[in-house]
Amino acid sequence: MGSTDLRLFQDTPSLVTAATDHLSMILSDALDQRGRASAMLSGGSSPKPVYERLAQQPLAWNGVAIGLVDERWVPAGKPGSNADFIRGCFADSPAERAHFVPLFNGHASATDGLEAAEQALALMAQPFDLCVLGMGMDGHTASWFPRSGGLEAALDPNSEAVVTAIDATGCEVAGDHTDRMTLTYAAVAASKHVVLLLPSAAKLAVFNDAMTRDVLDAPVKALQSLGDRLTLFGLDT
Ligand SMILES: O=C(O)[C@H](O)[C@@H](O)[C@H](O)[C@H](O)COP(=O)(O)O
Repeated sequence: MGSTDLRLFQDTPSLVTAATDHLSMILSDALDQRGRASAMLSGGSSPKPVYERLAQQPLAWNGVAIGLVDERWVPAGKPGSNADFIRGCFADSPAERAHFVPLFNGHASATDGLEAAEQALALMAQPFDLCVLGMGMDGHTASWFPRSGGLEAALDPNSEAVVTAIDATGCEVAGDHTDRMTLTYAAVAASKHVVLLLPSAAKLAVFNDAMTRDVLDAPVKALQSLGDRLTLFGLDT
């Protein structure tokens, strides 16, 4: 296993174009090989221009299943919903034909909703073809917030769970949305391709610093073990 496939760019448009081409190629290859593809997508501001461009690609979208890397435990239509965010990025585009698998399922809490979420995800092609991640300035990725409740279970490499619940109470970056459902490290690590989008030099610096820290303080460090299955698109200016 090699080290992270690091792709650095001098400006945002070049990063967005290259990342979109990469995601599009992964989905296209999966569709060619098996007639279907699965992609797990993160929310956040970083991936938006990439998703909007990806949504315009001429793929056989009706063979693509789109799921979420994580979700704030709120129904569609409420602030913070990643399902709404992804649907918004794909609105009025060829990607609207993709099959969307939300995480929120109406249960009272993310913990209560785990079983139903596992059942919904079991219908997607696994291991996932693609997992797209962002990173917060606190070193979280997915909803793996530093020192959050449930983090150790989420990062357990031997976990058989695809999703788990996180209590991000006290994690400043999580804001009011402290009840979260997230993919486990094991599910991310099983994905055929993992892409991390770091569209600022400051984020790249946080990522590099995270590699020297305790994974519970800087959970993005967990991705280091993916070797060259992790492709990092970063800005270095
Ligand atoms: O729903 C979310 O917020 C995420 O899945 C989260 O992990 C995100 O990727 C990072 O917080 C980076 O967010 P930004 O791209 O907005 O900085």
